[in-house]
Amino acid sequence: MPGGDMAKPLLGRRNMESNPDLAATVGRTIGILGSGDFARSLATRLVYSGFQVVVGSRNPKRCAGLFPSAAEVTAQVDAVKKTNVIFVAVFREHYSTLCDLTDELAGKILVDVSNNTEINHHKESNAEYLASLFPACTVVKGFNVISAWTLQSGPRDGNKQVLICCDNQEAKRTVAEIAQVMGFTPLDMGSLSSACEIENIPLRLLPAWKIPVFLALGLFLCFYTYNFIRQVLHPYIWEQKNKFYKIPVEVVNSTLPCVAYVMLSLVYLPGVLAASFQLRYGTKYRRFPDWLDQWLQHRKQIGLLSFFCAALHAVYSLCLPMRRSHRYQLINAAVKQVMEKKTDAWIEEEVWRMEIYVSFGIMALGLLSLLAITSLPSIANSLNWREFSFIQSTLGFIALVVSTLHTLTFGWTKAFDENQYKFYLPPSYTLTLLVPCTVILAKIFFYLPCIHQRLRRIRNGWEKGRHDFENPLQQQESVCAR
Ligand SMILES: Cc1cc2nc3c(=O)[nH]c(=O)nc-3n(C[C@H](O)[C@H](O)[C@H](O)COP(=O)(O)OP(=O)(O)OC[C@H]3O[C@@H](n4cnc5c(N)ncnc54)[C@H](O)[C@@H]3O)c2cc1C
Ligand SMILES: NC(=O)C1=CN([C@@H]2O[C@H](COP(=O)(O)OP(=O)(O)OC[C@H]3O[C@@H](n4cnc5c(N)ncnc54)[C@H](OP(=O)(O)O)[C@@H]3O)[C@@H](O)[C@H]2O)C=CC1
Ligand code: HEM
Ligand SMILES: [Cu+2]
Ligand SMILES: [Fe+3]
Repeated sequence: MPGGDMAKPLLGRRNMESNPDLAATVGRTIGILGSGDFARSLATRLVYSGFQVVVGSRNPKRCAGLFPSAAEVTAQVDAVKKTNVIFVAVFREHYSTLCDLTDELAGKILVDVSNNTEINHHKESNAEYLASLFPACTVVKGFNVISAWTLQSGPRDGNKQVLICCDNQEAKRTVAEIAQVMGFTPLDMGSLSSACEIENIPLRLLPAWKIPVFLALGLFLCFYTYNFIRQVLHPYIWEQKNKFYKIPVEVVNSTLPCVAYVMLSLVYLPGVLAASFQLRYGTKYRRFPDWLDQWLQHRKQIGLLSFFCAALHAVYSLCLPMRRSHRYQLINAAVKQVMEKKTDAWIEEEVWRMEIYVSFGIMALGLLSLLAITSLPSIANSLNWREFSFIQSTLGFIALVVSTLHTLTFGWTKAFDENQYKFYLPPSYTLTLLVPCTVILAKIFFYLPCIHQRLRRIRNGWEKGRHDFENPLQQQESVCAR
């Protein structure tokens, strides 16, 4: 067992000073039934947190060596007799084999840590099933959201919350205290009927990411089709030119930045909408509509996906000149130039435009990287609210503005060039500009002194029609705000 991390003092120590109840919990004997991965990690963590541990196994001799030496490994019956709190680290399928222990278990607290393999696989939750097998015991559901790995390496950056539910308050508090001494944060989820919900949590695959990922894929598909029609299909149909080589790199590299850019603007659009709602209703105490609430909560994921697409776009862009197709095009252009007896193909405006848009692109990506880094929990935790919101809100918005400059200098006058319209479809960059420009204009609008003041007062708790006129300055402001 790796001792290095485990030997470090845990959060538990600090908790104990502030909560004398916890000091009584330490030193208790805790039982574990089962000797598998979870049982081993749990035993180790408990031992290092100062508990006495007794493990009950069907075959104690075989597995004693796998546990820390401070843990006692004995037969199931003996282990159960020695303690009042028993973690059942056994799969649901084998719960019924514990029925031999019914008499010894009577009156004790059983902690059900089990998970299922599918959402709602069984009619009743595992914990309720265990409770029905041992009606004389108090069953507490908990710890299933913690992996054996997290138990081993200590609750540092990962998920520190332990969701607990039980019908008996006393038993629930006991298990919550154990979790706290181990350095976890217990979260009361109510009665045992919540067990089903708790058991489903570890089975959900990145729930917060579902909508943002579908959004990104949807945008990608739309823009890809659009770019494909313009860059490949149009030359094929109108000029019989084979441009299918553009499918893997060029079309993708026109699509990714569009997705990144639109997604970035969708991160800042809900903030603008929220502000409009607050201005409209003159209060911050009115709930936003559900869709806006959801949207506000998914901004982090939308932003990170935007960053991901932008980073890919940057790598694709760097690779553009090293492709064979690009080399052939250069040579062909050179030959054509010789035939036409032109000596200099330099166009000053084009040169400057590209220098500038590439530079803006790099700056935007740099800012987005900063946002992405600060969204790592360990870094976010080391920043105070002000710092985090400055980076996320202010620098993120600046990234949106710089991206807009990047896109505008890239597109330049293409929007006004008839030759750029394929099947009457404008260049894709013109489509992407719509939402970001709306967001930027709205933000500028909200920074007009009058609007800004009113918004700030609303966010400080002021409400329309419920303010006092004792402060003449405030009165003046509210007149202005109208
Ligand atoms: C790469 C990347 C990573 C991201 N990572 C994260 C992340 O880790 N976590 C995250 O939450 N978001 C993340 N985001 C999303 C986004 O950066 C944030 O949601 C950002 O705070 C949105 O800024 P905003 O100005 O639109 O909205 P907000 O900051 O919500 O608010 C708009 C304005 O209102 C003010 N305001 C809001 N509420 C109040 C209030 N109650 N009282 C007073 N003033 C208020 C704010 O100061 C701000 O000026 C990420 C985005 C990107 C692109
Ligand atoms: N691994 C993990 O990361 C997590 C696991 N869990 C839950 O913890 C429980 C145990 O998981 P895990 O440790 O990974 O599983 P393992 O298969 O590694 O261990 C299961 C243990 O159950 C014991 N057991 C008792 N009765 C029986 C029986 N009749 N048949 C077979 N085994 C029996 C065995 O110990 P012995 O032979 O000594 O009696 C065995 O070591 C499960 O309910 C799981 O859902 C929850 C969260 C995370
Ligand atoms: C290192 C960073 C970046 C570099 C080197 C870069 C480079 C480029 C290049 C070379 C193009 C032209 C592609 C082509 O010829 O088809 C382009 C287009 C574009 N870039 Fe970037 N870029 C960077 C970052 C970004 C970022 C962060 C965004 C926005 C989030 C962005 C958004 C766009 C958009 C919207 C287009 C127009 C795409 C089109 O309509 O075809 N770029 N960029
Ligand atoms: Cu269930
Ligand atoms: Fe099953």
